[in-house]
Amino acid sequence: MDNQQEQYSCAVLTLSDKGSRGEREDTSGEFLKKTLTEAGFILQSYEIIPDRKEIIIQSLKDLVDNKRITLIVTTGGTGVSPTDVTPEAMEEVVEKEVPGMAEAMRAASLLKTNRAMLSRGKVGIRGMSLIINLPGSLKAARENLEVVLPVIPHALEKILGGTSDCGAE
Ligand SMILES: Nc1ncnc2c1ncn2[C@@H]1O[C@H](COP(=O)(O)OP(=O)(O)OP(=O)(O)O)[C@@H](O)[C@H]1O
Ligand SMILES: Nc1nc2c(c(=O)[nH]1)N[C@H]1C(S)=C(S)[C@@H](COP(=O)(O)O)O[C@H]1N2
Repeated sequence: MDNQQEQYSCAVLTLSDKGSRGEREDTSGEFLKKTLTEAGFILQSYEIIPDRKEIIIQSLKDLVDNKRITLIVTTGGTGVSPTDVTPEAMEEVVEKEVPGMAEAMRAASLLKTNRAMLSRGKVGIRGMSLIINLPGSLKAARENLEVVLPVIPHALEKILGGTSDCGAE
């Protein structure tokens, strides 16, 4: 994002049982905070919470409805293990899905690892906020974020009601 563009607020939400108990360093969350800040977003919230559906729902709603954060990026809990419930929480939080962004991440990731098909991460809109689910590992978080990062400013402009033409590269 260059200086001429609006600076959007962002939050990083790490969803990890081990991380929330202090048993694993949150390298994915640290990476996301650094990368989003370097890209021009203003980091307003960072939290590590356990993989519990009700807690995830509550945190996401608080970030949108009370803290009014424009971009929320989560990491973890998108897979197929019994504790992975991020997509189920998203179903109760988002008002509109943006499936193309989630599918773009999976498509690009499949070129790197066939395990990418195991991520069930979603992207969606609640109010005037965009919520993006990334997988949990640092490698996966990095590889997925790089796919959508260039498109996020235009997505946010549109979510906030911007009327600029979409045709420009
Ligand atoms: N916040 C994180 N930072 C760094 N690596 C992570 C993080 N979260 C997950 N990972 C890595 O990605 C793998 C898959 O993530 P997953 O969410 O399935 O973790 P998990 O082993 O079930 O444990 P937990 O939910 O407690 O993080 C983990 O085994 C771990 O190697
Ligand atoms: N680009 C990319 N996507 C990826 C991976 C990866 O290494 N690179 N790991 C996959 C793996 S191994 C899993 S289990 C799922 C879900 O991860 P999560 O449960 O940590 O969210 O993301 C997948 N997506």
